[in-house]
Amino acid sequence: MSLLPVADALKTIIDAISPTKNEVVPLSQANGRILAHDIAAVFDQPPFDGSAMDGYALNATDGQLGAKLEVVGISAAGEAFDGTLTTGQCTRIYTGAPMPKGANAVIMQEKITRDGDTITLEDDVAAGQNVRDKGNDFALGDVLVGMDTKLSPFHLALAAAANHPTLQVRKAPKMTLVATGDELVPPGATLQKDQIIASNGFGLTPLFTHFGADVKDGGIIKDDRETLKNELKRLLDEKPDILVTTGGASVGDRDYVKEVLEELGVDLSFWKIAVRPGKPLMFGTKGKTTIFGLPGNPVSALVTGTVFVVPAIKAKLGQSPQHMVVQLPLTTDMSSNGPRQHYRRAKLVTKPDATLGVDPNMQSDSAHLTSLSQSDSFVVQPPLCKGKAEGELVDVLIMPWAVS
Ligand SMILES: Nc1nc2c(c(=O)[nH]1)N[C@H]1C(S)=C(S)[C@@H](COP(=O)(O)OP(=O)(O)OC[C@H]3O[C@@H](n4cnc5c(N)ncnc54)[C@H](O)[C@@H]3O)O[C@H]1N2
Ligand code: MOO
Repeated sequence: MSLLPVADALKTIIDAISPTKNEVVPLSQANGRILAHDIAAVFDQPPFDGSAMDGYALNATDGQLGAKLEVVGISAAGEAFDGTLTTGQCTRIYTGAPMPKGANAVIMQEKITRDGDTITLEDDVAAGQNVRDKGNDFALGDVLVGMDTKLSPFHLALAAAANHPTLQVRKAPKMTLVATGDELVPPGATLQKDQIIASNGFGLTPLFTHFGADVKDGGIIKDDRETLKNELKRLLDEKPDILVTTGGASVGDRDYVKEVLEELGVDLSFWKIAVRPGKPLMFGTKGKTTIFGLPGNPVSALVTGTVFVVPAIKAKLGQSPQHMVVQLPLTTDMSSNGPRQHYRRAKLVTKPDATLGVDPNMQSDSAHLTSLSQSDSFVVQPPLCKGKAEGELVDVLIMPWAVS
């Protein structure tokens, strides 16, 4: 049976996804969320022409080096000067304070000398100098942050300045993650002969959470057909947006996940992808729930989680499902590839000339977690690609933590 190409599998997944609904959250909970509407300015910022410096407000027609001006008042933030300046007059003014009427420039206090209520300018002053015009930052009606933006601390500071105490964001997709396998025990257990620590969830949960999912731990299910069926039925009945299983995906006599999902009414779209690692990935739907059966091998689970499940989460959030892929030069030779698209563990490298390169790890055992832990990216090597030499450009899928 020929294996499904990665691009076809991704298209099938994305076509099956519909975005989550919206919810309103306070700004304090909006970081990293996906904005579900445009944020518009409901007033001008600053709301008045104001000073950008501590100094003296004057009219630039009086602003010649050596000119002497009379200080007739003070304009402070929150306490504007009410009068109107006439020729030869100025006011004391502080940063952020409104410009007095009749003034159109501010000279910094370091550039005058003061004697009683008289200042002497030690520099020429041009109209507009050190003045922030009304609406200079944003003006009524401006779109400040566009719908579908992933909100950063910088966006939130702007939303707060624009007096939006709450925002509508996409609801986090509800996910359930469950491990299958008789040999699995949680970390901290005293390991018996033949037991393995269930480690996959400890990588997958923060991976999915990072991309905006709300992940529930569905525990570990034994490789017993009836138990598996009962437990998966119970979890499907909770109608999560996405259900992810790991393990039991292959062709062994105890790999029941596929047939049990089908018995439970899951419409399986595919099983077995031309991807390395991760070949026995399965994908299907039941009602509003999207189901991924990931292979149990730890690197296979984390690679398929990255390559196939993360785009589904992004699509649920109304985001482009694309991975962050850039072209970078290899810092070492890379061997040829077989018929499956290979996501080679790799590490970004800053070269001596301060440009970036990528160092592929030649370890391809899908149970070898140490090599994965030393990686922050994957070289995406297409099927049947010949080997590549140091310096040649390759596609690199960058994990978010590689750049922070
Ligand atoms: N005859 C064939 N055998 C296999 C094939 C094949 O095509 N023909 N495919 C291989 C490939 S490729 C993969 S990948 C694996 C996937 O197998 P399963 O999904 O059935 O995984 P398991 O057998 O359940 O487990 C494999 C391995 O991973 C460990 N594991 C499982 N769950 C976890 C977990 N939550 N945390 C940590 N480790 C876990 C498990 O103990 C096994 O060691 O099949 C090949 N076989
Ligand atoms: O696809 Mo498996 O993950 O190659 O070992």
